[in-house]
Amino acid sequence: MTSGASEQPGNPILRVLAATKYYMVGGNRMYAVDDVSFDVRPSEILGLVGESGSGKTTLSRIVARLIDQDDGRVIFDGADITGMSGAKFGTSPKRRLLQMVFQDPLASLNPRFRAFDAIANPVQRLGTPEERRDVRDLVIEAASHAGLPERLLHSYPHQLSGGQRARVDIARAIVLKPKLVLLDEPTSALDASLQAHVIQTILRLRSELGVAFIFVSHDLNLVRLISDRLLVMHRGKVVEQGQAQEVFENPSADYTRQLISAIPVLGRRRVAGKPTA
Ligand SMILES: Nc1ncnc2c1ncn2[C@@H]1O[C@H](COP(=O)(O)OP(=O)(O)OP(=O)(O)O)[C@@H](O)[C@H]1O
Repeated sequence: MTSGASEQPGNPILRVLAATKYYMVGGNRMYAVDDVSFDVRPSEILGLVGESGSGKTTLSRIVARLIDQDDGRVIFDGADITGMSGAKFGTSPKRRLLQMVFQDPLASLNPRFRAFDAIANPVQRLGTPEERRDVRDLVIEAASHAGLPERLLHSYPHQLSGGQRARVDIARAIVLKPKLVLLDEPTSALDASLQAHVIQTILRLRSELGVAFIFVSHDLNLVRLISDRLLVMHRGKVVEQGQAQEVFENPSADYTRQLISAIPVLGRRRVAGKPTA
C-alpha cells in the first residue's frame, strides 16, 4: 500500500524552521519541541512518529497555530504565519487551507450536530458566499470523498460507528478542499480493518484532491504503510527524517532501530526492516 509519490514536485506547502516550544517544569525548561525543521510538499504524506511524549502533538499544534512556539518559524502556502495567534489565523484566508483531524472523533464532534451539520460547519464559518450557497453539494461531495454513505448524513455522532465518525471528521476537514490536513492519531481508536479503510481514504484523497497530509502516530508500522517520508521524533528532537522505505529498511538513528525492532511480525520481531528468523 505504499504511495509511490516519493518525489513531490513544487514548492513546499509547509516549511517549519527550527520550531521550539518549552514548558517550565520545576523551574527548568522542558523542551517539548526542540529545534525542529522540516518541509511538506503538495500531495505528500509525511509520517510523524515517536513514542508518547516525544512532542508530536505539540509540533502539530504549533503548525495549526493552536499554540505559539517559543522560537522558529512556520511558513504555510508561502505566507509566514509564525506571528499569527490562533485567533488571527482563524480569520486568515490561509485558515481554510489547513485543517486538523483529532485523535478521538467522538470527543471532537459536537453531539448535538448531525453529520451533515458537522461537515457543513467549516463552510458556514470559512466559506465564500458562493460556497455557503452550495453547502449541500459540498457536504455531499466531501462525504463521498471520505467514503461516508449519504444516508448517514442525518445521523448524530452517537448513532455512528467509530469508523463512520472518523469519516465525518475527515469529510469536515476536506470540505473546503484544503492544501494540508494534519491527522493526529486518526486511527488509534479504530480496529485494524477500520484503520485500513481510513488509510485507503487518505490515499484516495491525496490522489483525487492533491491534499498533503501530516500523519501523526506512535505506530511506526502503520505510518510506514501510508507515508512518503518519515520524521522520527524523540524527546522533542527530530532524530531521523527521510524517505519512508529507506528509513524503515536502513535506519540511521538508534532510536528508530528500537522503534522498528519493537514491531511484532507474526510472532517474531522485525529488525531493520527484515524479519529475524
Ligand atoms: N501544556 C503543557 N504543560 C507542560 N508540559 C507539556 C504540556 N503539553 C505537553 N507537555 C509535555 O511536552 C512533551 C511532549 O508532549 P506531546 O503531547 O507533544 O507528545 P506526543 O508525542 O504527542 O505524545 P502522545 O503520543 O502521548 O500524544 C511531554 O513530555 C508532555 O508532558
